[in-house]
Amino acid sequence: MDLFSPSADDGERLLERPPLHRFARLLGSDAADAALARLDAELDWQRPTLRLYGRDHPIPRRQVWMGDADYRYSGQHFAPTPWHPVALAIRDAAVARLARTGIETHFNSVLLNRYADGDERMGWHSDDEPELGEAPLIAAVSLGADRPLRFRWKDRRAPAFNVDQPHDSLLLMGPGTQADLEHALLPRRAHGLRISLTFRWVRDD
Ligand SMILES: O=C(O)CCC(=O)C(=O)O
Ligand SMILES: [Fe+2]
Repeated sequence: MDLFSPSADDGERLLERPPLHRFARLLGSDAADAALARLDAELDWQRPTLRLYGRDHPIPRRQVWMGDADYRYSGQHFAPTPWHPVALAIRDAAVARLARTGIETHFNSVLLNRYADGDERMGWHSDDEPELGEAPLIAAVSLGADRPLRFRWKDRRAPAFNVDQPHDSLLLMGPGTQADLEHALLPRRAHGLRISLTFRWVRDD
């Protein structure tokens, strides 16, 4: 069976190849509001510093690494925070929603990003670290302010484009997305709190 064959709950196919799909109403609006409030209040949000060209730069957002697998960041090893029940419930909802579309997924880790306002952001990157494997599949769940994720092709074969990420939506970045494209969360004027959860499978060997 084609991994991405359409079905009744196929979400919105934004791109065929590599596959980019968006699903609305993952949790339902009350549950999504409650999840945003709890993650905001209950996690130990960190602002790590990155060393670039000999200078220290605090990242322009806060984040938490969570899950079962150690991860590397800026050349260092970190142990993740154990699963928070809300993050686990969101993971299970995402896996179930994708399964209904015929997409089997497994996630042992999540990077949670917290953007306090429109100034907070994430620069251009691909999630292509070797421990994510050859063709990683990443599920990104958005809570709070709707901020677009901007994509650009590495070989500039086509123009860059935005993907809106409404409250309580799920964006599936399928195999090839990290190889062919970069993405960024650019600064925006006048925007409230947003938390994203990017679920991954991290090899831990
Ligand atoms: O917050 C977002 O929508 C982007 C997050 C992201 O790109 C990441 O966690 O790697
Ligand atoms: Fe990313």
